[in-house]
Amino acid sequence: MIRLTLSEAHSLACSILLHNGFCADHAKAVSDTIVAGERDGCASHGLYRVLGCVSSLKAGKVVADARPEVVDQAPSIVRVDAGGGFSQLAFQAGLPLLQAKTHSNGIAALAINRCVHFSALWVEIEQLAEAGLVALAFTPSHAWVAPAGGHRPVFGTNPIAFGWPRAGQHPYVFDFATSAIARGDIELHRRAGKAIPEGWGVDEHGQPSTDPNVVLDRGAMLTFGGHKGSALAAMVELIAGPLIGDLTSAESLAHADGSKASPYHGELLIALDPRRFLGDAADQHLARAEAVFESIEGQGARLPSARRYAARARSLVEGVEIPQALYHDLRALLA
Ligand SMILES: NC(=O)C1=CN([C@@H]2O[C@H](COP(=O)(O)OP(=O)(O)OC[C@H]3O[C@@H](n4cnc5c(N)ncnc54)[C@H](OP(=O)(O)O)[C@@H]3O)[C@@H](O)[C@H]2O)C=CC1
Ligand SMILES: O=C(O)C1=NCCCC1
Repeated sequence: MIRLTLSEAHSLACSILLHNGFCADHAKAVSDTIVAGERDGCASHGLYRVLGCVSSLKAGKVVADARPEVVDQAPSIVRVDAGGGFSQLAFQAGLPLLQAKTHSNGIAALAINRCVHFSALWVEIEQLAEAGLVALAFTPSHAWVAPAGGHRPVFGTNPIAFGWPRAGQHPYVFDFATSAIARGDIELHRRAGKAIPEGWGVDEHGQPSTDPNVVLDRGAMLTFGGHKGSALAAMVELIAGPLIGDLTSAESLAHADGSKASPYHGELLIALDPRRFLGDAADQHLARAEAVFESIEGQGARLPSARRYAARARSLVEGVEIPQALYHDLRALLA
């Protein structure tokens, strides 16, 4: 393993993106989320993703200097046209108006369109929850996941993230793929030459497979929780696809046209302001919510994101470790 400080990790990511043709704003915004992923122990959305950014660019499937355009779509809706660039700058561009509309109306949505998307959603949800808002985010990906009862890919890995603000501590955040596991994790198993657990995927005949090559290249991934995860995956396709006038996971995969490019589609975020729901009673009710978290932790269970926040605290002191092979592949992109 190779150990890097967070600042070394950021310079490595940023210099690769710049060297390969991304403009400075995208290189920085993308490196911020990639290094946040590595820092928080989310290797599937950490430095490994730099490889996909560069291959998406080489395939002509991402605009390296896209300028997001913010549209004031409706009293409670902000739309950002990412112009074929990565989603991070588009989110940053839409965030102030989303927050302002949420404060005015109590609830508002941000629809990001025409973005290339590869990042973990907690990065965005945490910012909204840190600002005192309850937040949800959804995005499709490429059609890699079979519906419950079938074996042909229809859905993306379609993550759902939720954030809840907490006074004086990190927000409560969960963020999971509606597939049994993120595709990035299966890709990391393949890179490490490791089998995957049963339940993550099937072969082309619908038979269980623990071979990442079979699941990734010929078979299908599975949803989590059978028909329940399948229905949630369909919901994400609908509300972060046709509802916002953007591509489904099947359409995104067709757009990639056989390349290994990251998915191209939209993202939907919804924010709610407890102060508009509750007025002066907001603090009292948010304090009551703490009993829910206490009763989870009080019996030895952990909150989602607790592992991530602990990894963050460690990485800030110790830096991060990445596999030697990944470091080698990243350095090769500087040649
Ligand atoms: N942009 C895109 O198109 C896509 C992005 N992704 C991203 O991939 C990432 C990983 O997804 P996935 O593989 O499903 O994630 P995981 O299954 O690793 O984790 C999902 C969530 O469950 C929490 N969790 C895990 N174990 C426990 C436990 N024992 N008790 C309580 N909570 C727990 C995690 O918290 P903790 O982190 O603290 O362990 C996390 O919030 C996500 O960040 C997602 O946004 C996924 C699909 C597509
Ligand atoms: O890990 C995943 O699943 C994905 N991550 C980024 C975009 C494609 C799907």
